[in-house]
Amino acid sequence: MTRLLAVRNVEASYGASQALFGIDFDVDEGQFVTLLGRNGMGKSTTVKTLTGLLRPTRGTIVLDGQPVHARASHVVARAGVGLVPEGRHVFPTLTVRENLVATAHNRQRSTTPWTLERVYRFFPRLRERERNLAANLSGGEQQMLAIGRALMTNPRLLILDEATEGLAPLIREEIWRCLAELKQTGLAIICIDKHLAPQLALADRHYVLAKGRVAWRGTSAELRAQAERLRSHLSI
Ligand SMILES: Nc1ncnc2c1ncn2[C@@H]1O[C@H](COP(=O)(O)OP(=O)(O)OP(=O)(O)O)[C@@H](O)[C@H]1O
Repeated sequence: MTRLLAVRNVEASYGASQALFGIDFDVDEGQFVTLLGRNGMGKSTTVKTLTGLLRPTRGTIVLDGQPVHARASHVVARAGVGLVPEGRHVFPTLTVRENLVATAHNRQRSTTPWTLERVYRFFPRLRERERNLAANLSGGEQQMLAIGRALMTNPRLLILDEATEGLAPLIREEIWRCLAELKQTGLAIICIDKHLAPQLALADRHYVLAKGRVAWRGTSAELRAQAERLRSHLSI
């Protein structure tokens, strides 16, 4: 397997308050990786460092051989990191189409790039709602739009922070189905989500964060086998 992302000894702080204390993990091409752990353990902070929103005070983040830890977020996005942020953050006063077109990028990177048409084929609901303002979409539709918008950047690595939060069970299932399909396309994915079962079905590798460090790493089979020991970390 080819290494896509290598995170080494990453430390990060908010002012004087340190949140990450030496995070280490890898994502290979096409891998589905989860960051697990209770609230406040450093998952969102890790995402911020991966996307250039927070500069690590120590350590390195290398994407496809390119150091990105000292880069601004737009440069990291151009290098191939797509983010579906916690809370969706679609542009509320733009239409669905305008939201998608606004982030279109890096089409030359792939022979089958993500285009408006491909996103609409992937999420037919977005085609139906093309001319609606994003603010008027349901939660599930906004989540599809947030994913579609990230796909329009033609990422090599897609990061989803709490993508199923606040959605009805049926809509959540639909999002998991979409993620399974995206995995099938060979896209590398980092997923942060409170629902463990669907992630056990999808993930190649899990990293459990505790107090700003990776406390445990392993496959779904290993996690299932050690669920009792990991219970306190996973709130299961
Ligand atoms: N903007 C901020 N300013 C100061 N401290 C912060 C800030 N954001 C997070 N922290 C602190 O950093 C630590 C890690 O938080 P982080 O949000 O990364 O955890 P998390 O695992 O993503 O949890 P959650 O699921 O609650 O978002 C916590 O101690 C938290 O209080």
